[in-house]
Formats: sequence, structure tokens, C-alpha cells
Amino acid sequence: MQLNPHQIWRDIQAIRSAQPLIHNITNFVVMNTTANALLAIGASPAMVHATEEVEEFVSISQALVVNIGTLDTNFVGGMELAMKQAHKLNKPIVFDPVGVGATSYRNKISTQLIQATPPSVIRGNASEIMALAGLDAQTKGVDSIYGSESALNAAYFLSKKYNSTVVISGATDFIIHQDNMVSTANGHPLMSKVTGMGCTATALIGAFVAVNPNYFEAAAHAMAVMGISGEIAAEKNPYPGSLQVNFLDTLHKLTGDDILYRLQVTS
Ligand SMILES: Nc1ncnc2c1ncn2[C@@H]1O[C@H](COP(=O)(O)OP(=O)(O)O)[C@@H](O)[C@H]1O
Ligand SMILES: Cc1ncsc1CCOP(=O)(O)O
Ligand SMILES: [Mg+2]
Repeated sequence: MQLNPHQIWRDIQAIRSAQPLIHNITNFVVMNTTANALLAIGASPAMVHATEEVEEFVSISQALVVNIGTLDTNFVGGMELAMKQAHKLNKPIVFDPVGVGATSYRNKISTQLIQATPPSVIRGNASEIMALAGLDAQTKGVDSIYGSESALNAAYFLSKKYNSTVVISGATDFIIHQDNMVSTANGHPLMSKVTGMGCTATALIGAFVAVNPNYFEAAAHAMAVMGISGEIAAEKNPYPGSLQVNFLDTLHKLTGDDILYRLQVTS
């Protein structure tokens, strides 16, 4: 697939005008961060994980984002119910396997969830994608110890097994669906020094799949927007605290020209 900057811009405009409701079951570390990023791109976020209400909430949402960052039994119950309901109602599911590879609990729960209800998109760093594919990959907690290219075979395997689009993030972002791949080289190394940037990428994919039914394209568009916004923010002030704030401001005022002139597609 070739990425078209005009189509990325079309999706951003669609998000800004439709303001899709994105249901997030996510971790305590990033709830605030990813809610703000979704608002900044133009979507309407809600962080809802109680088993008593997730099914109703999925029914009124345009996409479901599930992130296992601070997993516990209660979260798992909510995730299972929400993912089943999304599947039943044909709503897109985006899954972030935070820290898979670090503990057997994470490995087991992630595999259970995605086997029962295959997500539309799975986004993780290289360690997470390799571990999710069943490889004996090392990880440093929630951070990868491999470059994103190391997880390509694992991503192809997962994409075929679950018929999902798989995104490996890193210095280069790879977006894979079955035998198709596109990669983008935007972004800045400082992004890995701010917690929740990966989770933010996953949440933004939620906004894009809510307006673009081609989930492969939507995921690629979201990763391009992440990278472009990250590099603009880092150019303003190359420090982690400022990056977090400038990233939100950049997302909010991103223009078609920003995308046209900065998009770096590497395949
Ligand atoms: N070295 C880098 N250069 C450019 N962009 C990066 C770099 N590392 C991470 N990013 C970007 O930061 C975001 C988070 O990716 P990553 O750090 O891989 O996720 P996670 O936080 O889940 O480990 C992605 O948009 C990715 O493209
Ligand atoms: C630090 C941390 N610990 C549990 S979840 C989490 C956030 C991870 O976010 P990201 O993978 O986006 O850096
Ligand atoms: Mg992560």
C-alpha cells in the first residue's frame, strides 16, 4: 500500500467533524494522557472498565480500545465482556499487549482475549509483538529491547492467524495486514522517553478505525499522525516534559500541509 497524505488528512477531518466516541479500557498510567490525545485529535474518549457497564458502553461507541498495561482480574472481566460485545456488534477493536513477554499472566490473558475475539488492529513494540506471537522474546517490562524490524515475521504470523492488522512501533513503524506492509519513519527518539506514547498510538488508531473502515489504512494513518506530531513537538522543545504538552498542542492544530510536507513512507 502507498500512503496518501490527502487521505490521512481526510481521516483527520472526518474525526474532527464526527467526534467519534472511543471506548477505552486502559491502564492507570495513561488514562489521562490518552484521553487528552483523543480529544486533541478531535475524538471523544471515555475510560470505562466496570463489568457492570462495558457492554452498554460498547453499544454506544464507535470503537473499542483495550490496553492491558495494569492488568488485574477485574480489568480482564471487563475486557472479555467489552470485546465480545464489540465483536457481536461489528465494532472495531484495537488491542495493546503492553508488557507481554514480561510475565506469564500477561501472555496468557492476551492470548485468551485475542483468540476469543480477534482484534481489528494489534499495536505493540517489537518485544510485545514477538512475545504475543509465541516467540521466546525478551522484554524490559513495558519497553522493547529490539528494533521494530526484528518483529516483522511475528507480525505477519499474527496478522494471518487472527486476520488482524498488526502495527510494530519503534524508530520505524511497520503496519502489516496479511501479506501487505507499509512503514513510516516519522517520529523522534525522545518519544520513547515519555510514558504512554505507545498507548497513545493505540488510542489514536481507535479514532482512525472509527472513521475509516479500511483498518489497515486507518492504522497506517494513525501512525503517520503520531510520528509527524511527535517530531514537530520535539523540534519545539527537545525535553520529555515539554514534548508531552507540545505533542497535544500539535495534534490539535495539525494541518494538511504538515502531513504533506513531512510524511516519510519507507516502503
Ligand atoms: N527512536 C524513535 N524514533 C522515532 N519515533 C519513535 C522512536 N521510538 C518510538 N517512537 C515513536 O513513539 C511512539 C511509541 O512507540 P514505542 O516507543 O515503540 O511504543 P511503546 O511505548 O509501547 O514501547 C510511536 O509512535 C513510535 O513511532
Ligand atoms: C509504565 C507502565 N506500566 C504499566 S502500563 C505503563 C504505561 C506504558 O505505556 P507505553 O507502552 O505507551 O509507554
Ligand atoms: Mg506500550
